Amino acid sequence: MSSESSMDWVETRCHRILDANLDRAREGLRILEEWCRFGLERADLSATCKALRQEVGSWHRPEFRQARDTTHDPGTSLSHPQERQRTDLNAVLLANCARVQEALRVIEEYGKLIEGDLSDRAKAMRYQIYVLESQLQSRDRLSRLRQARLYLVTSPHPRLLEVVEAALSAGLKLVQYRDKQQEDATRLETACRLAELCQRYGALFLVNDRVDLALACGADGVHLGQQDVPMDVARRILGPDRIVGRSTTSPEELARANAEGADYVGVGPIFATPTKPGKAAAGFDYLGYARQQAQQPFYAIGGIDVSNAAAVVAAGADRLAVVRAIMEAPDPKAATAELLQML
Ligand SMILES: Cc1ncc(COP(=O)(O)OP(=O)(O)O)c(N)n1
Ligand SMILES: Cc1ncsc1CCOP(=O)(O)O
Ligand SMILES: [Mg+2]
Repeated sequence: MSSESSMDWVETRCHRILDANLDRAREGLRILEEWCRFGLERADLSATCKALRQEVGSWHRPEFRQARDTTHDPGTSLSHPQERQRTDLNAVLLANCARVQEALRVIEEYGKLIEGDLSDRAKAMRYQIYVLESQLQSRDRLSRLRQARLYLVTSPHPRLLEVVEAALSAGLKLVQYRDKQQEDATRLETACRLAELCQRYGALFLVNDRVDLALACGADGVHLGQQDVPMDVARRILGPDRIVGRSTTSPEELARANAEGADYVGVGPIFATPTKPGKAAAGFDYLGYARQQAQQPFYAIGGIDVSNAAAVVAAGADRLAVVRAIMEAPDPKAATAELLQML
């Protein structure tokens, strides 16, 4: 092969790579766009995807298409088993963000050999996709939060993961890891294992009190009480896309949580409870007030179990948070199923 024809050969191969990856990026963007448009009904996000998709389209050159050789492409028949197994919406969104990012990275690298400007534009767009991904994750977390009617707050338990898994297998979608006693190293290890478990079941996972542990284990958010770090500090640490919940016991605390923009609030204790000794019950009066005034989803908490859940619902709660009702139930899966059914 002469040196010139060898250069042509490399160039044609690069064109082929660019052709495939420009198509891949556009396809991924179209998939994200459809969810923004028809799922989230977010005209702004949908317009962002469309503009990105059209920009990628404008990078495509006739010589890239001419280099296409599908019949000899050994990759067309390969498909990873995971591609056939995207079990939930979030998996589809994450997979397609990753697909676009990967394609842009390939365009960035091979584009350097063909045209520096193409490479720079692909790089800039890759950062825009990270922002889009984080916006989609945030929307996804909030919509999953809205769907979660039952909230398990854990207590220390010798078979903690087993109990939580039993509850998840009954359909639980929201878990908070609460342990005031353990050393940090153990707490972090447990938090990481719970985070992984919840992710496997498509459930949201939050950490009680500790923003640092929430960040370290990749939790979906944190639950803050009145004595914990201020909400804006938690948001600064965790970023805008994580869930931050706040405990409230009175109209004043609820007003503050509203003003701070809490993603959800705990309302209670509805009944006095040994899980929170020394904390007076806020009762049904405050529950009724929260029903009128809360600007976000609220979870009634404190002394709630299958025997009184119906009364709490009748008093205005449509979401419940429990500790002992599941953690100390003889059959946590059955208890979870029963509570879920009442909601
Ligand atoms: C859902 C939910 N609501 C309230 C609380 C209580 O939080 P806090 O007042 O910070 O008390 P501790 O749980 O830290 O003892 C909660 N954890 N979850
Ligand atoms: C953490 C917390 N915050 C208000 S009440 C409560 C504990 C609820 O525990 P239980 O469901 O066992 O009564
Ligand atoms: Mg707390």
